[in-house]
Amino acid sequence: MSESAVRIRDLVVYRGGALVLDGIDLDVAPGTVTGLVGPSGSGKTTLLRCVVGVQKIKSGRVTVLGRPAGTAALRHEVSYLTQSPTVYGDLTVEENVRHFAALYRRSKRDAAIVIERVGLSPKSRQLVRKLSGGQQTRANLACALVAAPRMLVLDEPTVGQDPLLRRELWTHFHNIARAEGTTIVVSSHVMDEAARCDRILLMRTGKIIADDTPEMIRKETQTDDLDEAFLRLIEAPVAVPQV
Ligand SMILES: Nc1ncnc2c1ncn2[C@@H]1O[C@H](COP(=O)(O)OP(=O)(O)OP(=O)(O)O)[C@@H](O)[C@H]1O
Repeated sequence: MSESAVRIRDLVVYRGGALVLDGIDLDVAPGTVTGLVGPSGSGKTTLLRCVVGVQKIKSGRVTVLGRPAGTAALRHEVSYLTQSPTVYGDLTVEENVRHFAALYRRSKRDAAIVIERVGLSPKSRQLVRKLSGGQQTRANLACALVAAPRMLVLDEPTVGQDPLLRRELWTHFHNIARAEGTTIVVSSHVMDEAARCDRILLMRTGKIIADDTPEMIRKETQTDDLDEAFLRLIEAPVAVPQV
């Protein structure tokens, strides 16, 4: 078996004095698309932050592409799309993406390709601050994609996007996973997106309570409706250890 792209062991994180990740163990295979779902506040963003190496952890180990998460050597290998855009509002879409392209030694042509991919070619020369929220998210995504990293960590990348564009973006995520071996870990609140993942991790109060393919999650919860499947899993009683 090939080495895991992400390997997490007994990860514990506190934020603001509260336990937010409660002993997470996880292996993610290279070239796969893994979806992170769960109620608001269940710890999805915190887990993504740990993978990127920007989260202070209490204990445990997070290894990404064979190195400790956050090490300098990973800076060019891992792209992180946060929920709030990090693009420069006073630069155009094209200037922003070219800036990131230059940082990662990619060409202007690479920049143009990803701008097209996220459907922003018609807005390429527009200042980012004059774009809609959904368009700004796409500009941000273009900056993450242009790096052509080995690992993409995406926190709700399709918020505010229309269904057609969401479908195109998801097709693109799968294409780069398959063709380039990019490992993608993506959080989402949208169930039809979760259904497109190779594997789903369902979080509840800092723990992974389900970890399977969408098909198996449907089968085990005896419903074809993934929304309903997650509700059943989330509302299931928490097992209390026998003493
Ligand atoms: N900057 C912070 N300081 C203190 N606590 C925080 C901070 N950010 C998040 N938390 C807490 O950590 C917990 C997990 O938050 P996290 O953002 O990981 O959840 P999430 O599952 O990504 O939620 P959402 O779906 O709403 O984005 C929450 O209880 C939240 O209140």
